[in-house]
Amino acid sequence: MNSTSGQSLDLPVVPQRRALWDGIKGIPGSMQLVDIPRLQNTWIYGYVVDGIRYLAAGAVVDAVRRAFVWLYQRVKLRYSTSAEFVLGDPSYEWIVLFLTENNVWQNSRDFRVTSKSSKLVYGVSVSADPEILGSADYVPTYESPQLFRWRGYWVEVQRYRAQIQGTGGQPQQTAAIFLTVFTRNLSVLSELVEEAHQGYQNKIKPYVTIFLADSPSYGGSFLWNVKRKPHRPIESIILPEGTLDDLINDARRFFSSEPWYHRAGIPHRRGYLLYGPPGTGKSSTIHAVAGILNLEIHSFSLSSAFVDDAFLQRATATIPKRSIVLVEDIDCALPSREDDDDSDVGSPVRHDRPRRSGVTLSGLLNMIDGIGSEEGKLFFATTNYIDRLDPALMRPGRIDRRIRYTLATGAQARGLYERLFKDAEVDVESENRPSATTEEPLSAPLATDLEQPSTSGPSPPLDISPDRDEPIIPDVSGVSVTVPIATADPSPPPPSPRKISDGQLTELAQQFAAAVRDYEFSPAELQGYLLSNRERPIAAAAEMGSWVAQQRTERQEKADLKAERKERMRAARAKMEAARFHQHQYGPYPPFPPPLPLGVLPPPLPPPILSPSPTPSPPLGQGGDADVAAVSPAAPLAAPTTVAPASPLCVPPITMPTPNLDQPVPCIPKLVNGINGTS
Ligand SMILES: Nc1ncnc2c1ncn2[C@@H]1O[C@H](COP(=O)(O)OP(=O)(O)OP(=O)(O)O)[C@@H](O)[C@H]1O
Repeated sequence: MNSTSGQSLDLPVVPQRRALWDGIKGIPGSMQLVDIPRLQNTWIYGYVVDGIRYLAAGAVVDAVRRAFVWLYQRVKLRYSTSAEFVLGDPSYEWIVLFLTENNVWQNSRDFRVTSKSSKLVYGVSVSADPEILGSADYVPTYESPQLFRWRGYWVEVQRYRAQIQGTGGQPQQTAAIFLTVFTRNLSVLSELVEEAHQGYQNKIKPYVTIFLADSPSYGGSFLWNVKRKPHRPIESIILPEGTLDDLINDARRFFSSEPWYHRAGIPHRRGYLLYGPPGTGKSSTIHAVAGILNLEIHSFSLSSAFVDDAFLQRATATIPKRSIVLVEDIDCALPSREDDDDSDVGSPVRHDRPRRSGVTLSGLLNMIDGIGSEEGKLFFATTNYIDRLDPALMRPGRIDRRIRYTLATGAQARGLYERLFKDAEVDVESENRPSATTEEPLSAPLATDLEQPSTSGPSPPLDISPDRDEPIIPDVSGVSVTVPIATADPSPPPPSPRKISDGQLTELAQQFAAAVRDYEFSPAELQGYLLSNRERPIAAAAEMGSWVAQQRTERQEKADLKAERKERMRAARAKMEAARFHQHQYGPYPPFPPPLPLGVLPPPLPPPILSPSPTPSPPLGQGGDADVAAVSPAAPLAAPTTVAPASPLCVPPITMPTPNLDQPVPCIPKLVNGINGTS
């Protein structure tokens, strides 16, 4: 019975549905035809009708929505101006900062989280307490459109995925911000962009912005990876007097003489090459110059696998005016043309040096000379090996000035010490603590040490015996620092740290510098030592002598090891040559005799005649000299056709095809897995 219709039907509900289904599908069953008028009164009819009504209503709503969007787009196109900012371009950074400053992010629920590389808060602060989340930057992504008012105009911002031409012309995915200002006045948009740029410049003033040429990562395309570093104070770089001032004045003159360059028809760019050993301050100089002249650095690493000529061209074209174009370790990627020529004369070191990037010399020259590198840009290159650079790279116009960096002089060592310990505090406890570079802790305080200060050994520990009124920090260089302590208390509180005076600082710095020879250590090495003794200025100066001695020993050991390795290589090469010589002289091993027919036994071999060996041969690969000796003739032959093995390196006795009785027949070394038979 169907209880909903109120009518009585012959079939129960479930068979009735089945009958309907069968009728529709035309499957023969209990009912062949569906009785429609009867079905009108069933529950299913109501569902169908309601469904059709909803569909119709949905279609109407959708049509209205589409009409509205269409209208909105028409109005937007007609009464708005828009701009696109692509991720990787510096302007993207301006606009993100502008939006952040204008609190547009408030409705945003999507953030790009990046690790913070400087104190600059670039995105938004998601926590009230900046200490809690200080390591990450939350930059709103504006995935959904956001509307805000700026100077009385409505502005819409939306971020979306865009496609740009990537490395090798391949399209690559990246992100872009699309900004629409609802006005037909184009100047409003340009004012907004200019304000964004100005705000960005003001915000980053205390920082040097470094754009590192980067490869596409996780599906996106980052042409430039942005980092910021606080300005490096120029006085923190200790170089021979006048070096930095000259450089800065030269760069200033260059920027102020743009009209002159144009009048003279010379491209407005200037190139500097900073060369010298590692850790002598080349990169630091460039950062300091960028800070002083308020320039951005666009840095390339030519040894990166993704950097090729096309990449260089594309990247330099995006570098704005008043920037530094920096190529670090320019020698790494490019063997010079002279190196290539060297290969003819067999220079092993240079010949073996592989090319490590897709950049060619001409690609690099084009980058320096090209359109993108003109217009007020400084080109800086650094290298540890100036002799490896191609002369074409260094011609004036590409490199206008070369600045040489050397290992530290005494004056530089003094300057480094003074820079690091200026206004330092002397703390007795820290001074007595062993240095981080010293493996053994210093011995217990001894009063006798105080009388015989030494400039080469570890510093004498401090005397803080209670029978003195004041502990005297040992005068290791004529410098003594007195720290007042209380006398009455048997366990006096530790004396409070005292500032080093200027006079003491100078004396300590002199003591420190006296322990090193000129041009022996790089400033970076000296800085490393001083940093490990940051809280012990007096001990740092006193212990410098022992550190220097230790460094010299280590260097000597390294040099000995290197020489030994070189000697081993030379011996191995000589052995190889000898083996080749003998192969060449006596031909390859004789061919094996043809196989015997089945059933025929081989003739018995004559017994080998063993020559007496005065000393037993060492096992394979163990005695370097013995292995070499195996190449030389072993013993006079007792039989004209048989060679006796003189060492395990010899092949088993073989019958020589044409014995030469005038010469002793040598053993042919068995070359297995290398040159000396080791496996
Ligand atoms: N002349 C210097 N004055 C002050 N600090 C220096 C000097 N030279 C090096 N340093 C310090 O040593 C460290 C390394 O310096 P930097 O990176 O500038 O050397 P570099 O010559 O560029 O080395 P590399 O050739 O290996 O790139 C820095 O922390 C820097 O502070």
